[in-house]
Amino acid sequence: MTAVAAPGAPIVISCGEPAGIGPEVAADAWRVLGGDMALLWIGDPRHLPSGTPYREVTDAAQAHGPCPDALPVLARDFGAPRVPGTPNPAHAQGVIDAIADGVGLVMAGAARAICTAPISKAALIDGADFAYPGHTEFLAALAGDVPVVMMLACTELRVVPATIHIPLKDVAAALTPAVLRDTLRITRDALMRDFGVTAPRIAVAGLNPHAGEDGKMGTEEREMIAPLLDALRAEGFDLAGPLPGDTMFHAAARAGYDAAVCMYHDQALIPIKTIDFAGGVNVTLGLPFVRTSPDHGTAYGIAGQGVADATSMIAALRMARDMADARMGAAAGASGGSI
Ligand SMILES: NC(=O)C1=CN([C@@H]2O[C@H](COP(=O)(O)OP(=O)(O)OC[C@H]3O[C@@H](n4cnc5c(N)ncnc54)[C@H](O)[C@@H]3O)[C@@H](O)[C@H]2O)C=CC1
Ligand SMILES: NCC(=O)COP(=O)(O)O
Repeated sequence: MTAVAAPGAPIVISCGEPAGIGPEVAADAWRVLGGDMALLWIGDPRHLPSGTPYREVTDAAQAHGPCPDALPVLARDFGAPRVPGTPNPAHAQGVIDAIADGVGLVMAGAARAICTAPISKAALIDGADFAYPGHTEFLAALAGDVPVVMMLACTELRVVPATIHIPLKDVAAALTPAVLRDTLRITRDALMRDFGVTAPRIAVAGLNPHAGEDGKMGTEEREMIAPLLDALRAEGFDLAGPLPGDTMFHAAARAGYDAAVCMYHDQALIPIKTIDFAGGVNVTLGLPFVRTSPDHGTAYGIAGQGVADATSMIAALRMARDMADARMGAAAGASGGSI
């Protein structure tokens, strides 16, 4: 059960991989948004870009309200400074703990949402035996093993991969009716609850070229995807598909749906990162709390150079705020106006 945070409570930002661009895009985003919304960064303050004005707090309550003069920081000691571009295995556990601590604050109602800066999956596995392929699965576990899905969203497109961080050779076996049903249900619920879409239209990709071309190029569409979509249509879902993955993302096609559910990671993420890499946001659907993230990764090659674009982090924080507002409004409505 997640408590509802007060309107002035902060959105928590977990530091992410210190050797990546996470600390600098968080600091840049605070410079843009810090006068409008309450933010609280969790991490080692030595990892922020030098010259970032910050204020250490010991409690999320001390970070209520906008703080344009200094970034509120829940300070952690990671034991060593950052070396941009070179992850330090000794930092891995601190990176994981920052995410878990942020989730703890959100679930306790001390923060409104969590926005996670990018992690390196490999660095966390190497440094701390991290048991999850990414935030998405870790957050699902922290929330009590709830079913979740990953969505990436920009102003022109929302995409949902039904399978995420698994080898391509394992995708077909992982795509079961239960997985696809959960993915479509969670996506539809979230479009209504978090994005204000009253009658969601969802486009569903096939797995194979040309969506199987009537079974000539693969049978998953005929044997599994199409029957499942028919069953869900009978339950009231507005679904198109299974559609050929190569022709469902051009502008006219995109106008026909509110989200595209895809069969694997790159089928979903290539179109959105091509259309709007700078402004895309990663959001986890199905959680009992709000989590967003920029759509990019650690970008080691440019870390520490002051050139990272914070647009996606800014969009992620704005989306977190809007989603938290929507949920608070819904909670207020359900309780007759008082929460
Ligand atoms: N939410 C998360 O925690 C995510 C983590 N990752 C992790 O990031 C690491 C690197 O992944 P890559 O595939 O290389 O993707 P990446 O997004 O880190 O970098 C891809 C390219 O885009 C550029 N780029 C990325 N963000 C940018 C920004 N804000 N401003 C300017 N240029 C930017 C990079 O310099 C690079 O050329 C991997 O370990 C991956 O697991 C990747 C995606 C999301
Ligand atoms: N490719 C998207 C990505 O790696 C983000 O994953 P997550 O850490 O948000 O689960």
